[in-house]
Amino acid sequence: MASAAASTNLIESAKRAACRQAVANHFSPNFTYVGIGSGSTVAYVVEAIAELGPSVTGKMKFVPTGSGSTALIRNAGLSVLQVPDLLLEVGFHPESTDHQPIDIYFDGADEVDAELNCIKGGGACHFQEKLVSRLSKSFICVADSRKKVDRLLTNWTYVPVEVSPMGGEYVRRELLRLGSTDPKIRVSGPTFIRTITDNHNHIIDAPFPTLLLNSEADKLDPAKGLWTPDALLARIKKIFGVLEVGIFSGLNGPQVAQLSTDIEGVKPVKAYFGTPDGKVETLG
Ligand SMILES: O=C[C@H](O)[C@H](O)[C@H](O)COP(=O)(O)O
Repeated sequence: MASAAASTNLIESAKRAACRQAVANHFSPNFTYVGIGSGSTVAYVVEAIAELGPSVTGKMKFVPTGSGSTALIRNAGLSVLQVPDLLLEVGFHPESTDHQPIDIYFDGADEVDAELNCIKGGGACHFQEKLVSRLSKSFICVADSRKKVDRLLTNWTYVPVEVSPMGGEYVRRELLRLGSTDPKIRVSGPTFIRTITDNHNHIIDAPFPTLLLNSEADKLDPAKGLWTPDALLARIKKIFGVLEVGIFSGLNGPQVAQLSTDIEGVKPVKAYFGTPDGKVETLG
């Protein structure tokens, strides 16, 4: 049996392999703005991009999805541009024709289903991640193969929900009424203090049964706990006090570009999964 350290090494190598392939296939020296997500996996995307050197990356700007992501970009010697500054720089206004100024967005996920819908927010960053995803021409997901499932909430058991601290208990009660079993306000650190997000909010981790695929909407039956990703996302978003839900479903990059109206959820166009035997599987 492999030791714990050996299996951690295998997982880290799997993540690195997925990221290297994703960068090799999708990164272009012609990019101006690149979105960088949060978490442990996307660090290997930044590593691979930084290795290309300043002659390639020097004129590019990297748009982060939170404080961790900002530090990751800076520490790699790359240039950070926060979303509000990006929108000022590109002159983003109601008449703009380019709704997606970010050329590409790389990020990890907690789970990815067969239709590329994702659970995100295990690191409490899903609000800014969804913002950057909406502003990106395409979202490329990178992960190790443990994250690849047929349906969401198979191995990962809960939906991260970002809430106003004042409204936390209210939202928790509403989630219980929707059928979530024991939604909990997330705590962290040795003293179990409530996790504070980069947006100064709290996170509720709301367990739900395994979700259907969106293509199985004919089986939707919330009273029996049968939700599609789109339906559960839309329903949780309706609860007063919720900022954002860690379900990335619905439309993806090229489809969003055709819309100028507000849309729900932005899922990846492609996912790369590193396996422990050194291979990389793709979806999309
Ligand atoms: O809030 C965190 C993000 O959604 C992460 O992208 C997600 O949790 C995956 O993180 P990791 O790559 O560390 O598994």
